[in-house]
Amino acid sequence: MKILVAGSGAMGSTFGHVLHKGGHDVTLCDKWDENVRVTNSRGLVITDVDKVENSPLKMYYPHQVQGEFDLVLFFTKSMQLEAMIQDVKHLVTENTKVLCLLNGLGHLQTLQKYFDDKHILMGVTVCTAKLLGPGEFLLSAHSNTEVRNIDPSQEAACREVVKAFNDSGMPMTYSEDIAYSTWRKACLNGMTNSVCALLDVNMRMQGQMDQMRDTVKQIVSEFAAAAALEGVNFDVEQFTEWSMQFLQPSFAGIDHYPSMWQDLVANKRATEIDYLNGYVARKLKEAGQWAPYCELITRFIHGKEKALGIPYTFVQ
Ligand SMILES: NC(=O)C1=CN([C@@H]2O[C@H](COP(=O)(O)OP(=O)(O)OC[C@H]3O[C@@H](n4cnc5c(N)ncnc54)[C@H](OP(=O)(O)O)[C@@H]3O)[C@@H](O)[C@H]2O)C=CC1
Ligand SMILES: CC(C)(CO)C(=O)C(=O)O
Repeated sequence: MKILVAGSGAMGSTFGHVLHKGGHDVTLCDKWDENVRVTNSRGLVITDVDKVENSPLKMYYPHQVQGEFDLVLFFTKSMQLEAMIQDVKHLVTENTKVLCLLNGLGHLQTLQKYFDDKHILMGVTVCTAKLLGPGEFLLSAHSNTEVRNIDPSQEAACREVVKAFNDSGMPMTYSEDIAYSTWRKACLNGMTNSVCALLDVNMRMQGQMDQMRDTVKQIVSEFAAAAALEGVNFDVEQFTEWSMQFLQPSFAGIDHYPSMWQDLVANKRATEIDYLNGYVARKLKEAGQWAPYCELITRFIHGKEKALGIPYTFVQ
């Protein structure tokens, strides 16, 4: 399969590397100058769980990419998705599928502004990866990714993508209900990414905190209220239980500092909060309801961004 990775940070580069090892023709692109420069001069270095590997893959700026692709895999941060779509949309031809594996809510609507549903595959992943520096990334676990086609007629094409990832050693399942999967993953991010970023802890440490299940349940219940407004219904107890398992030692990425911690604490960059807890607080406010935990968390994250002098654009 000919694959373009649009956004080659920790997740994009490591997925690209594994798919390349699986025999696919992978092109990486990114707009971060240092990343492109270091990858092309010194080479891309990927730690694939416990093995340090030198990847022969080169990295391009989006405007340099040419050719036709079977799959465009979007792996930017939420704030960069629309700009990246604008940069690569001309590469999406009749048979190209676009797959969005970003964390966060509202990305399908962004993709639908540019692509017909027959091109769009949506997904979520519980893989964990870390940016070690430009051109250097760690994939700490090959955990599961769920995907599904948006246009019902495209199931066979989506299942081909599922097969390609699985055959490359990147576990992928066909989601029975992608809106449900997306909200479930958003609950996980809403209860751990923001909390770990605020408290400067990893997921193992968060799991050891007193009354964490009660806190998680409160956050999940606010996500459930917002999801219901979009016609997605789920059981709060079940999603709380599902989310809590990622704070237990049985989760392969347990020592992982979530991507929002990496942005805010390690790299002093703007966070995806407005696409997670901020999205929920906003949706409920618009409906005349209140999400006290999500609203407070969002204010604190933006407060910390401001205190650190990080420029961000508040998403209305
Ligand atoms: N890391 C993880 O474990 C997981 C992440 N995700 C999700 O995957 C998506 C991608 O995340 P991830 O790969 O971790 O993100 P990264 O921060 O590793 O990279 C994303 C993009 O951010 C920019 N960037 C990163 N660091 C810098 C820097 N120091 N200076 C300038 N630009 C920089 C680059 O794009 P540009 O130059 O265009 O700004 C890069 O392509 C997100 O939606 C995330 O929530 C999902 C599951 C797990
Ligand atoms: C919570 C986690 C680790 C799950 O993969 C994640 O999505 C992230 O770090 O952003």
